Amino acid sequence: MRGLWTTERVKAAEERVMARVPEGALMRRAAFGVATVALEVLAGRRRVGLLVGAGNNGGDALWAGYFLRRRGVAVSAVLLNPAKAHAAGLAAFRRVGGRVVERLTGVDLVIDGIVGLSARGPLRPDAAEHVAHLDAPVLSVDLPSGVDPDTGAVRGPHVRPAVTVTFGCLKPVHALADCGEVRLVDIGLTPELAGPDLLELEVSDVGAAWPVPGPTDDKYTQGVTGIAAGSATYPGAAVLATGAALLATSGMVRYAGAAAEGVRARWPEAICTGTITDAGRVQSWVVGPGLGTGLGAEAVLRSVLEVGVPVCADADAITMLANNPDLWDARDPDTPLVLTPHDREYERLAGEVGDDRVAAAKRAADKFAAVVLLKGHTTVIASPDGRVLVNRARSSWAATAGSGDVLSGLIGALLAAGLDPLLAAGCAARVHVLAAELAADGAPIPATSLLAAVPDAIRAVRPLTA
Ligand SMILES: NC(=O)C1=CN([C@@H]2O[C@H](COP(=O)(O)OP(=O)(O)OC[C@H]3O[C@@H](n4cnc5c(N)ncnc54)[C@H](OP(=O)(O)O)[C@@H]3O)[C@@H](O)[C@H]2O)[C@@H](O)CC1
Ligand SMILES: Nc1ncnc2c1ncn2[C@@H]1O[C@H](COP(=O)(O)OP(=O)(O)O)[C@@H](O)[C@H]1O
Ligand SMILES: [K+]
Repeated sequence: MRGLWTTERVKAAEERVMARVPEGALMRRAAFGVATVALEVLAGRRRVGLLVGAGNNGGDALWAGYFLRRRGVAVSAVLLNPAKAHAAGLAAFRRVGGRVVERLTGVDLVIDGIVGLSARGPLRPDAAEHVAHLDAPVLSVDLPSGVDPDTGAVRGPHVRPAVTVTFGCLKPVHALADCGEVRLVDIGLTPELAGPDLLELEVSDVGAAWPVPGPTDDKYTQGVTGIAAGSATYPGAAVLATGAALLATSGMVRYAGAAAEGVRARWPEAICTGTITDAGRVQSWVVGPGLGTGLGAEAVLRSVLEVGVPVCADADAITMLANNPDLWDARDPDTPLVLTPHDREYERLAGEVGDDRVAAAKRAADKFAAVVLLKGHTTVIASPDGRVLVNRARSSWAATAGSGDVLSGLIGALLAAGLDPLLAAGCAARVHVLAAELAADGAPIPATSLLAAVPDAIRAVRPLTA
């Protein structure tokens, strides 16, 4: 798992490290790391431009310029606020022949030292003007200027780097926004950092957690997933969610609802019944996709919540919980619940998402004592115990009708297998993203193709030896 620390925590840790190292040492270490990566990106080319802002981020850029000059690179710098440019960095840069210019032209690489951890809001007009006219790849120092360091929010002009070089530890922006390739330089911060604020699952974490049958397993021991989804008019959601649960684990899947005919026709291995009461025992329920929001659907949701097994409530189930808060009473709050809203569903449940998606997911997790998976290009998953996972897609091919139904089926199967609900949601989200990428391979796909790529996505995350 990769940890990410908020700016407040990073700044506090930096202060403690700074108190015991010579003045400027931390910045020079950071800047040396920037220069090393810049030389790699330059691959023999020799002209670098710096965009230098008013703080230490600009100081890093100037010191990186100093190290690059000493390696024979031609370096010019635009000072966005000359009076506030980092004095020691600027003096060192000038000492080795660095040039201060009005505009960057004819460079092979731009180093973005406009603003770092103290950034607020998008780029200001003067900085935005310089950035708009760049025609070389950009290396951002610490983070892309104009992007919020803690929320990843982009609300106007910002830098789009090919690579970001950050220091000490990763910050939320590195998982929540496009930073290009992210490189981490050790500046001795780790001993000063306690547990991270956010976590990102790595492929190996997902592979290690994904349930696979052992020699003593049978169809029941791996968990039976119940699917309460779809309707006679909308059988598709039921077919997709059931399929996802079937492909996620080797456990059994029971479908209960009005789309039984359609589900049976597509998935003969699913045990299909017309109603929840006839469904038999399950270890988890997925409820909501394509279910509708009428009285019948409410009764289904209430029954599912009353069973006392982990539930993944998606789509129409979320709308019903928002419209009729009495439904919450059906649930024993100790029984795990995973809610999977997209932004509009979230709004119905808990108000506006806003710029800070992590805070929004945490708010709802607290309010409902549930794991809340807030969907989107960046999916944020918050647990009521305070843990937060983030999962950023590398493409947007999953933004297609029905792909959420696949996600809820995956989560349901992992819940039935007994995974910790946060991990179940995180692993499912990761495999979902991967399945979308594998299926799309550069062209649009329907959700059925995403579903069909689930086995390949699971193969891709599992350890080769297992
Ligand atoms: N601490 C350490 O030990 C180490 C820190 N390190 C480095 O320091 C960086 C943090 O430096 P920092 O705190 O000096 O502030 P920084 O991000 O450069 O901002 C400066 C000023 O920019 C302005 N500004 C704000 N928003 C803006 C916007 N949207 N668009 C344009 N301008 C904007 C605002 O000034 P204003 O113009 O409002 O006076 C703000 O005060 C950190 O990211 C890392 O690179 C490394 O060397 C490792 C050791
Ligand atoms: N821009 C995007 N990039 C990547 N994934 C996305 C994007 N937008 C949505 N998704 C993902 O696609 C799925 C859409 O789910 P949802 O909105 O419930 O659709 P549906 O109800 O049609 O199934 C979610 O897993 C979500 O995270
Ligand atoms: K920057």
